[in-house]
Amino acid sequence: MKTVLDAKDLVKTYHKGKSMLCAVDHVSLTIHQGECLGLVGESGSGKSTLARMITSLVESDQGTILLNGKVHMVFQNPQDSFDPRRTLGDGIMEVFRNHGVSKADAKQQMNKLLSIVELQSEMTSRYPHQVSGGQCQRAAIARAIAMHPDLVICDEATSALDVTVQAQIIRLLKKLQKESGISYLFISHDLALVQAMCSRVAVMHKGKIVEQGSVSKIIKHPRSDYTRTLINSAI
Ligand SMILES: Nc1ncnc2c1ncn2[C@@H]1O[C@H](COP(=O)(O)OP(=O)(O)OP(=O)(O)O)[C@@H](O)[C@H]1O
Repeated sequence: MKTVLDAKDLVKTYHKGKSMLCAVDHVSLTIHQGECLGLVGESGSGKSTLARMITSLVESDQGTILLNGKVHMVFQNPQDSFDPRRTLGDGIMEVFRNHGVSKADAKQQMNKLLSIVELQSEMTSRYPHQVSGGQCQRAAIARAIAMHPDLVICDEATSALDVTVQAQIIRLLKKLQKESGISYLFISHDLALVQAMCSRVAVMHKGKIVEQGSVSKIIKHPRSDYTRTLINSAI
């Protein structure tokens, strides 16, 4: 099976005055094509820093990242994916235009994407603040998959949405995975969501991966105390 991400021994330390914080502490991760790997851990455990290292938004101090294909990110706040002064349509079209696609072709490809993410085409003339969170997240997903990435990192992508919209977005992500073989790194603090989305999970605590393996196995037989606490707090 093709590996889309092979990250080895990643380290990121933040310096604040004289103190140092190791946000990501010798982390290794592998994701295969078509796989959804869950990444769980409490707030501040280093999940977003790790995601940003993989997408080169944060520079690593140490380690190697091998990416087989393109990677895109979907953020917690869907509005963050778009410029507030431009329409959603312009935001999606920009991806194609940046890759040298003509305006007419970009429009045609955007319309295809809209039907994939089940978003009405009239939404493209609206600004991010003029649509609901769920509609904006669908547009953000359209933008993320526009250039056919092999890996999409969803960083708490459904956390800001209410539960019914959350379920719709999860269904959409699963549909995309099934139809186009996209792989996901699915970051969440919600174990039930991870269970619905992923077959494998990595548990992060204080910058370290404390265990990883099949979701059902880890939930049934957690090995670390921290994972046990996480499971108990989810019940
Ligand atoms: N740019 C930065 N400068 C200094 N410290 C940072 C920076 N970014 C993150 N940190 C710190 O690194 C640690 C890990 O943060 P990170 O955002 O990666 O955690 P997280 O698990 O994604 O948390 P959350 O679930 O709340 O988003 C935290 O203690 C955070 O305060």
